[in-house]
Amino acid sequence: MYKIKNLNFSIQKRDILNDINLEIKTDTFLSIVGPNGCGKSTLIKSINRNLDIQSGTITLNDKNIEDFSDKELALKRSVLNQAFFFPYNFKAIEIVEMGLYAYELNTKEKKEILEYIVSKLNLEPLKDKNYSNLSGGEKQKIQFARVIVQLYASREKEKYLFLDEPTLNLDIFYQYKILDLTKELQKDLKIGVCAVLHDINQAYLYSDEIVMMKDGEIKYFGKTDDILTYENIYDVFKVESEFVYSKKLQRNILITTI
Ligand SMILES: Nc1ncnc2c1ncn2[C@@H]1O[C@H](COP(=O)(O)OP(=O)(O)OP(=O)(O)O)[C@@H](O)[C@H]1O
Repeated sequence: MYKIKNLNFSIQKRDILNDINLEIKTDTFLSIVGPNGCGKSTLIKSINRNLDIQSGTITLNDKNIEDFSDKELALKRSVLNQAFFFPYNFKAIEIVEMGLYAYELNTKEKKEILEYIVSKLNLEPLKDKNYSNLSGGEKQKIQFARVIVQLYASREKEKYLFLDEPTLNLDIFYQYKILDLTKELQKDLKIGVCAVLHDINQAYLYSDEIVMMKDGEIKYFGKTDDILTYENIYDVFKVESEFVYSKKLQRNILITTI
């Protein structure tokens, strides 16, 4: 379990994260929602050592994350950040393969894992293209595939997947496709998922727990049904919302309007 205690982060005397306390568990889909600029990405970056935290502690199974080697962490958690820059000319499938850098796999094992993800995400038409020529959504699929193979190949018992806006640039079919695969891995491999999502209906559909952030603070944290209330959504986003039951889909949908 990740435990984040009294985490603070500021830039030029401006508080970006303010006394964050949070637990991220295995076999749980946790979504972080909140308005633009409230600190969601900064939180994901802090947990994953992409930023130097100024005060507070972050531990994984009671060991400070600063005390893990890069390789140890790579086996335990995989991270999809919002921006990725790959300066050289690589084929799309070679970018996916980079997710396997921490492992010593033979050719057959590597081939099996890559075939698994190519088939799961229908990457066949993309895999041999030059990555830098891909569209925004196509790049997102490839990056998602990279972080998934990193986790899929790991034999660690406890693993975590951090996703910062995984649905960015994706068409609606692929938004659900990648969230479905994430949920499937969470259940099958008992992975702990921590995802920043902007679509709160998607957060409602997939999450076991929700963190609602506002102005660098966690305003609400708990089980999805307890947190996604009209009052909380209005407080944080200033939009109206309602759960509507769809007879056809046989489930509630969370609709929002201004
Ligand atoms: N390097 C930096 N220098 C100055 N300000 C920064 C820096 N990085 C982040 N910030 C500020 O910190 C705040 C939080 O940024 P962050 O990217 O964490 O927000 P977010 O909740 O992920 O937003 P979004 O939903 O728009 O992606 C923003 O106001 C941003 O401008």
